Amino acid sequence: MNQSKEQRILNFVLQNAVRGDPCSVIDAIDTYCSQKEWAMNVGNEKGLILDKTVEEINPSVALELGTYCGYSAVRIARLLKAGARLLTVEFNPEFAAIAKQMIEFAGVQDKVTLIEGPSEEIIPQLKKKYEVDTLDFVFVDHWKDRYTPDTILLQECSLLRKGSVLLADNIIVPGAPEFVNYIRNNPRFQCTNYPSHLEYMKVQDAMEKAVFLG
Ligand SMILES: Nc1ncnc2c1ncn2CCOCCNC(=O)c1cc(-c2ccc(F)cc2)cc(O)c1O
Ligand SMILES: [Mg+2]
Repeated sequence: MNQSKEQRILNFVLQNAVRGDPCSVIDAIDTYCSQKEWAMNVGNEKGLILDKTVEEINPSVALELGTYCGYSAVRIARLLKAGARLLTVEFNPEFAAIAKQMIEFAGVQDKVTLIEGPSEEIIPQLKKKYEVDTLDFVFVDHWKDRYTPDTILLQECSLLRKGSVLLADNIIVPGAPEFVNYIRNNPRFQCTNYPSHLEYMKVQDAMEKAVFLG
């Protein structure tokens, strides 16, 4: 049975990155996906916006929606302080299996909890099953039509507190127009747009930061 693209990405990392070195894993994925096969990792240009946001917040508890191969989970986890943790949610079992191996190879598995399932099912479990009080940071990078309902669900589940920060990928491509309309017209959020480019392409994209005002 021939390999998936995600398996080829993982194999390239296993052969070209350094076990326990998250930066070498990030670089290897970016090298493969810019030179061999495009893939929907946040990439290095938008990844730097993600890095700056994470460093600014220095979250104790972070959530990622849409793990894919684990590129942004490794990116986020490498910046977390001792004792801080990232919960990352992936719907697709094949992607989750790749991401698990990627996270372990990078050596950040002690900071990352990979949860397999649809976000709408997992979010309501975070308090009781995953011992979350509130979330300091949420990276939103899953199905674009889930951005709005899941942002509403996070509020309904009392998972956001004054100052919680959401960072959403793909505001232009594939686009999340309903989310942009919702979040920018919602007085409970303070929004900032970060123009950038689609990963590994010269196509315009952007990220949106939304601070929950409580
Ligand atoms: N409800 C859920 N709960 C948990 N996990 C979930 C879930 N729903 C889905 N998942 C799994 C994650 O889904 C992947 C979502 N991401 C994208 O679709 C994406 C696509 C492009 C792209 C594609 C083609 C182009 F031509 C141009 C751009 C770029 C990106 O940066 C992307 O992020
Ligand atoms: Mg994305």
